[in-house]
Amino acid sequence: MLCINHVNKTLKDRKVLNDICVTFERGKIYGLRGINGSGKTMLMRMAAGLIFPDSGSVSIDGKQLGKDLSFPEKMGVLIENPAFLNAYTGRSNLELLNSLSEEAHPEDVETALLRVGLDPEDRRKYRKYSLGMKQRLGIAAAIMGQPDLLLLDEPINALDEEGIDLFEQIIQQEKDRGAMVLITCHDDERLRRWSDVIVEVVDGRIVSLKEAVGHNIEN
Ligand SMILES: Nc1ncnc2c1ncn2[C@@H]1O[C@H](COP(=O)(O)OP(=O)(O)OP(=O)(O)O)[C@@H](O)[C@H]1O
Repeated sequence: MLCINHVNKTLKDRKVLNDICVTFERGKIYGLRGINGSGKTMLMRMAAGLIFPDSGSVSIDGKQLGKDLSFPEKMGVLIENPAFLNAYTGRSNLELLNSLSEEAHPEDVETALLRVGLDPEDRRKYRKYSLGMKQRLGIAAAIMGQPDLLLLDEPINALDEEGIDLFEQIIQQEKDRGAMVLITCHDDERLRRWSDVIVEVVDGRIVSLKEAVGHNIEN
């Protein structure tokens, strides 16, 4: 369980997160809604331990980030442009990332690539990847190694319909496995369909948190 407790953050005199209090539970998909600049990415960055609160705290299963935990374990993250190495293939990029994990299994790389529809035998370097292929690789990196918490900021950007279908299957599988999935997406209809709970963000505040009505990916 990921708990954000009275978190405030000011950047360059602008309050980008304002008394955020929310708990994200495993086995649920949360959709973050809000206009451009409302603070969705900041909230994700805070949850991922990429920025730290001025006040308040973020904790995972009762352990406070920056105090009891230096970084979130078992968290998969896709926020903005993932840093992959241009001169490596998609597969070798994932192998490198996987080698940093203590619980890594070599087969996780191939499984993640296949789940997003990338060919594990593709010898093209990352710099030759199309935008959609780069996005697929970013999703593969996030889901590799069965994370408990999955943070996906604008995950379907640049994806074609087949990529979006695969993505929908992935988030449903991750949820069914018991992961918490937090997503932003500017396609409101899709976000509502995917989500169990819609979290509305306005000016750095959470203004509502509602069970999504009639959501169902199979429909
Ligand atoms: N590095 C930064 N320094 C200062 N302010 C920033 C920085 N990055 C973002 N902000 C500000 O923080 C606020 C929240 O931005 P954020 O990226 O979280 O919005 P968002 O809801 O994700 O928007 P979008 O829908 O466009 O992705 C905005 O006012 C933005 O200008």
